[in-house]
Amino acid sequence: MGYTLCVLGCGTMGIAILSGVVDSLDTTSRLAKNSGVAKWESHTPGTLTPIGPPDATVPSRYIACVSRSESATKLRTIFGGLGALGSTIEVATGQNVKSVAQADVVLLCCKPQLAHVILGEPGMKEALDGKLLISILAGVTINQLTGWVLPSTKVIRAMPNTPCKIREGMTVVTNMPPSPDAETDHDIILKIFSSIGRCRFLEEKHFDACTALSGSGPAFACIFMEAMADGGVMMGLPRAEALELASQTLQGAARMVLQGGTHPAQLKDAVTTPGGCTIAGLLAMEDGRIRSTIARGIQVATEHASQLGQPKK
Ligand SMILES: NC(=O)C1=CN([C@@H]2O[C@H](COP(=O)(O)OP(=O)(O)OC[C@H]3O[C@@H](n4cnc5c(N)ncnc54)[C@H](OP(=O)(O)O)[C@@H]3O)[C@@H](O)[C@H]2O)C=CC1
Ligand SMILES: O=C(O)[C@@H]1CCC=N1
Repeated sequence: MGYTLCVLGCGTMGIAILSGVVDSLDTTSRLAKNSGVAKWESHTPGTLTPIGPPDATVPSRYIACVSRSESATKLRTIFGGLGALGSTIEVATGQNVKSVAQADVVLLCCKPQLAHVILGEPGMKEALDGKLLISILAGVTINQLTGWVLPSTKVIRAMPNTPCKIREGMTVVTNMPPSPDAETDHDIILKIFSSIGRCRFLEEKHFDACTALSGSGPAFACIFMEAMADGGVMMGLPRAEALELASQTLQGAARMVLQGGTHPAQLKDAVTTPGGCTIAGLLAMEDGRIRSTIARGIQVATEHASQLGQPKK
C-alpha cells in the first residue's frame, strides 16, 4: 500500500495538484499494463490495483478538506469519487483534524492568512505529530509554520503553479529538514511534483521570487498571450485563431528554450531579419518599455508575496 495524502484546503491549487497526481498515476498504471509490464492488475472494470512490491512513496488514498458544502459538492463532481488505481478521493468538510490524523502526508493549500487558524485547531498539532507537512502558501515561512506545529512535524515549502493540473507545472521545493526519513520524504515530494511537471529544490530565501515568477507567472503569461491575440484581432484575424496562434507560438518558443537549451536572445535574433517586420515590432514594444515593465512586475509581485504571511496592519 502507498500512503494517505490529505489536501488541507482543496481549492484552485489543491484541485490542480490532485488532478495532476491522479492523472499521472492513472497514466502510469495504463502504460505499465499496456506495455505488458505486469505492475498493475485490473480487478473491477475501470479500476486498477497494484500487484508486486507496493510503493510506499506513492499515494493510494486521498482526502480533500474544504470548509463549505458547496465546495465539497464541486469536488465530488470534479473527481467523481474515483482516484488513481481505483482508490477513492474522500471529500471532508469541517473534519480537518480527523482527516489529518488519518493521513501520512499533508499538503497545506489554504489561503496564507488561514494557516495559523487551521493549524491551531484543537488536536491539529497531535494529528500532525511526526508527519510530513508540505505548505504551498505564498509568504508563510518555514519559521512561522514550525512555530505552529510540534517539533516532530517535518515542514517543507513548495511553490507550484496552476499548470500542474495538466502536468505542465513548475514547482520549487525547499530542502528536506534533517530527519531519519529525509530520503523517503525527498522521494515522496519528488514523485508528487515531478509527476505533474518540473520540480526543482531551492533555498527558502528565493521563495518570494519563485512565487512571483512561476507561481503568479501563468497570469503574466496569459496577459501577454491575450495582448498578442488582441494585436492579431486588431489586424483582422478572427479571435479564436488569433488566440490559437498566440498560445501555440508561446508554447513553441518556451519549448525551444527548455528542450533545445536555446537562449531566448538567440531565438529572438534568429527570428529578426535585418530590416524586417520583427525588429519593427520589437522596437515598438521597447518604446513601451516592455522588458522593464515585465521585470518590475515580477519585482513588485515578489515584494508583495513576502508580506502575504504577515498579519494585516
Ligand atoms: N492560485 C495559484 O495559482 C497559486 C496559489 N498558491 C497558494 O496556494 C494557496 C491556495 O490558493 P488557491 O488554491 O488559489 O486558493 P482557494 O481559495 O482556491 O483554495 C483555498 C481552499 O481552502 C479551503 N478552506 C478555507 N477554509 C478552510 C478551513 N477552515 N478548513 C479547510 N479548508 C478550508 C477552501 O474551501 P472553501 O471554498 O470550502 O472555503 C478552498 O478550497 C494560497 O496560500 C496561495 O498562496 C501557490 C501557488 C499558485
Ligand atoms: O496571487 C497569489 O497570491 C497566489 C500566489 C502565487 C499565485 N497565486
